[in-house]
Amino acid sequence: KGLRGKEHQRAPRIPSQFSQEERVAMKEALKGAIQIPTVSFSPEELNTTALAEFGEYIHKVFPTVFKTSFIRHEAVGEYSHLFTVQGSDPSLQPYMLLAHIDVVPAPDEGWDVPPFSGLESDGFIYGRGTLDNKNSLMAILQALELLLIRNYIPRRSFFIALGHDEEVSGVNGARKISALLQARGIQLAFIVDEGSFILDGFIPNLQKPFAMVSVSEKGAINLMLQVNMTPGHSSAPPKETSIGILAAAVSRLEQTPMPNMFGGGPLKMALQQLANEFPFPTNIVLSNLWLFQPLVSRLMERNYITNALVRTTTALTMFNAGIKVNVIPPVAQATVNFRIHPAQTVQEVLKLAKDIVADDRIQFHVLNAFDPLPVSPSDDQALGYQLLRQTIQSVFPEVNIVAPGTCIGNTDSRHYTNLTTGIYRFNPIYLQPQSFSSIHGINEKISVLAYETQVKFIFEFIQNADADPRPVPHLHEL
Ligand SMILES: CCCCCCCC/C=C\CCCCCCCC(=O)N[C@@H](CCCCN)C(=O)O
Ligand SMILES: [Zn+2]
Ligand SMILES: [Zn+2]
Repeated sequence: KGLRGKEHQRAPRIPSQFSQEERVAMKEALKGAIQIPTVSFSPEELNTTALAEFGEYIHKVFPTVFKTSFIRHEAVGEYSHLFTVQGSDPSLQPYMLLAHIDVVPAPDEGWDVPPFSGLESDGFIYGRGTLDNKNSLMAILQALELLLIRNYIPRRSFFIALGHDEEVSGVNGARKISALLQARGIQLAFIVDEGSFILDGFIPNLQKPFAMVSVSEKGAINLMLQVNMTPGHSSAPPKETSIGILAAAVSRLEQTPMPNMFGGGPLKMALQQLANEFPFPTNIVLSNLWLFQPLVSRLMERNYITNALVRTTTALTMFNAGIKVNVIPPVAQATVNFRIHPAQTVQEVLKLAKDIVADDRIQFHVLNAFDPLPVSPSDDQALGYQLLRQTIQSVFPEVNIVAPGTCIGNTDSRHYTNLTTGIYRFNPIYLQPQSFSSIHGINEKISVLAYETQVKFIFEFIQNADADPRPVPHLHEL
C-alpha cells in the first residue's frame, strides 16, 4: 500500500549501483569529514576554525554539487549551509533533507582509536560524528553528487540544510535557515532529519529489527534549582545548609518519576503494528492493548530506553556549590534536564516538579524550555512517511515493519515547524543498544557497508520523491 509504483515515474530510473572506485571515494570522504573536529562545547563555544574548514572540505569533495547550474548554495549564520536544488517541475511541492555539521566533544579516554582519526578497522570507520551526524550529511551530498554525475535532473525541488550548532540549540543555524525560507514564502511537503533508526534488539523477545520513523519529538526543560542561605564558619554549621537542602530536593525529583503516559503519543500505534512479530503470548497481549495496557506500560518502564518512551524523564545533569573547604556556602545550584513526553506540556511538568520538591526555600529558574513537537501524519496520504516506507522496503527488503515513533532526543527539525506539518526523523542504519550508547559516548563507529547503504538509500529516496506522488486509493481486492 502507499504510493504508486515506479511505472509512474517520468525520468528513467538510475540504478543505485556504485563502482569500486566510487565506493572507495565515498568512504574516504566520510573519514576526511570525521577528521575535522567541528565540536560544539556550548552555544558560545564552537570550533569555528573547524566549521570554516568543513565548508571548504565539502566544496572539495563534492565539486559537482557546487558547480551545477540548478543548485544554489548559500552559507547561513556563517557556518551553516543551505542548498536549493531547483527541480524541473515547479508544480511539485519541495521537500528538505537535514543533517548537522557539529558534534559533541570527545575526550580521548576510553576510545580504541582517537575520536577524530576517522580510522578504519575491521570494516568500521571510527570517530565522533560517524552516527551523529556526519554520516547523514556526507551521505546526502554524496548521493546527490553521484546522481548529478549520472546526469540526473530532479523533477521535484528540494533543499538540503546543514546546521552548524545543532548540538547546542540550532539557533544560529537551523533557526536562521528556517527564517530565511519563511521569508521566501517556502512551504515544504515534508522534512527528513536524523533521530531514529532501524532498531535491532531494543525490545525483548522481538527477534527481528524494525524501522522506527519518528513522527514526533519530546519537549525539554532545563530547570535550574537554587538555594541561598547565610554563609558562615564550618566549625559551627547550621542544621541545614544550601547543599543539603538542594541535594534533598533533587533527590526527591530523581526518586519520584513523572507519571507514566503510555497510551498518548505514537508508541501505542507502533506496538500494535509490531504485535504479530512477537511470539505467543506477547502477540496476543500487544493486539489487545485495550485490556493489557497497564501491564505493557509497566513492562516498558523496566528498561531505561523504553522507559524514556513512556514518560517525561528527569535527569540531574549539573550541581554546583561551595567555595572553600571550611566555608558554609551561600549558594547551591543544580540543573535538571527534563525530556517531555508528547502527552504533556512544559507548564504541566513544571507544576509537577514544584509539587515534588515542595520546599519554599528552593528557587526555580527555567533556563530554556519547549513543548513536545506536533505529531506528523503517517497515514497513506502522508507523502514523506510513504516515501520513507517505500525506500526502506526497497533498500532493506528484510525489514518487515515500518512504524511511527517518538524521538527521545531533540533535533534541528524542531526549528522548521513553520514550514511543514510533515517532519520525519529517520536514519537508514541498523542500531543496536550498544551502538546507541556510543552516540555522545565512546567508540562511535559506522560500518563501511552501512555507510554505503545510507548513500544508496538517499540516492533512491531522491528518485522516489520524483515519481508520481499521487497516493494509491484503498482498493478492496475481491
Ligand atoms: C518501542 C520502541 C523502542 C524504541 C527504542 C528507542 C531507541 C532510541 C533510538 C534512537 C534515538 C536516538 C536519538 C538521536 C537524536 C539525538 C540528537 C541529539 O543528541 N540532540 C541533542 C540536542 C541538544 C540541543 C540543545 N539543547 C539532545 O537531544 O540533547
Ligand atoms: Zn545529531
Ligand atoms: Zn547529538
